[in-house]
Amino acid sequence: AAVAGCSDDGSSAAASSSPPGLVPFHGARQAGIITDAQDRLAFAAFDVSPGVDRAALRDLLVGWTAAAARMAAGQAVADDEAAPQSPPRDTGEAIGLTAGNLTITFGVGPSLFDDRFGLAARRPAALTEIPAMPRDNLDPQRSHGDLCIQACADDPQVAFHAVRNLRRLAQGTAVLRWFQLGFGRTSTTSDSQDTPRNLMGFKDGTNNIKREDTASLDRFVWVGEGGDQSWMRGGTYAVTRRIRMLLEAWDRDYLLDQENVFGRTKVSGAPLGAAEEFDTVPLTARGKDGELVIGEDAHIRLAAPATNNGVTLLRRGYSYTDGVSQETGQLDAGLFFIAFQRDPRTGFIPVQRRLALSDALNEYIQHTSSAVFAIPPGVRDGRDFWASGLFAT
Ligand SMILES: C=CC1=C(C)c2cc3[nH]c(cc4nc(cc5[nH]c(cc1n2)c(C)c5CCC(=O)O)C(CCC(=O)O)=C4C)c(C)c3C=C
Ligand SMILES: [Fe+2]
Repeated sequence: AAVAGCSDDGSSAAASSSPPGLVPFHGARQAGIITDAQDRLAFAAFDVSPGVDRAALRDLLVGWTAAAARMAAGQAVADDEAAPQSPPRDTGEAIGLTAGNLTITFGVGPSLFDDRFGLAARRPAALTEIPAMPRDNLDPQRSHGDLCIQACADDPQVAFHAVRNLRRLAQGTAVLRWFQLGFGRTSTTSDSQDTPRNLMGFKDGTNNIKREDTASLDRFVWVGEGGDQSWMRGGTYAVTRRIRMLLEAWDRDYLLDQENVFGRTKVSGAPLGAAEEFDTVPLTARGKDGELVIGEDAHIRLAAPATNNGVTLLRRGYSYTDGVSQETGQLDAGLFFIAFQRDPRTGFIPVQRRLALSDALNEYIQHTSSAVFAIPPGVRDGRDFWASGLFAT
């Protein structure tokens, strides 16, 4: 199999010299953050098992990193032909498939910094649990976690294979806490990508930060020199929210109201009061009746940087469906929201607090899970491993 090249940020297979379908694994930043959003997601949170010590945790991360580098390069976790009397070390379902732009992104949750591993002094101030928000209906078993793996690929089997094999390697060291599949990107992370639609039928990702906008990435996404923990410099923080859409109710709502909920036109994606998708959002425009064209409670008003002290987030979420809710008989489907930011205390938390209080979208959604993870900088080369800086003496 081909070997992935190196890039500074793992941003785009197309933008680097790596072969088509391969996103470089090694680099200054982890891939899967500003990488062109792939079509599929497999996201897993793990808890480290009772009794596991710091050395065993470190060994897990060394083994995980080596396996992830191989899978991102389109290789099996191990060559199994050498040991026919042992269980295969690669589960096999990706044999013959291309890497499909697979990226595997690793993070650590706040709970890793309790008294189990002697890491308390290394917890960044920015890595705090997301406080309870109005209207939250969170399932604790689908929330939080010591470690996370985000696998994104254009082939669902490739993304699933990556998480499954890392889980297998964690046997005896860490257990799966929750697992979420996503089937359609709901964001755009580069100017070269078309804006996709979410399950409510609206273009999603229009005003996202794009990888070409390096100034905004440095300002809002990457942890810089000012971070309190040197091991996190060049990293970022991920907030995940499983947001169920009440699609049966949404599908009964009339078009004009749907458009007022977001503040955008459904088909074109243009802001209300503007003509084209990427036109400036006219937040102060008023109609002939003197009313704001984009209402006080419209989602894009309440989420806009202009109404959030200039702050914004890099969104990289996916649509999900988990069948039918046994409680209501209605679709369990929505948005698995993922946002990267340099500090959730100034990023997700204040923005979500505003949305939770007065967003018109609230009538049609429910947040059912929440997690936050520190996403360390990239793995430099074959001798380095995920979060190595955390263990440096
Ligand atoms: C806390 C942050 C956000 C949550 C949670 C959130 C949920 C959510 N969003 C949509 C659909 C759309 N969001 C759009 C824009 C948008 N959303 C956020 C933040 C959160 N969204 C931001 C920062 C922005 C950009 C605002 C701006 O600068 O204009 C849009 C419009 C298109 C776009 O710009 O992407 C849509 C559509 C859903 C369905 C949802 C929860 C289910
Ligand atoms: Fe949004």
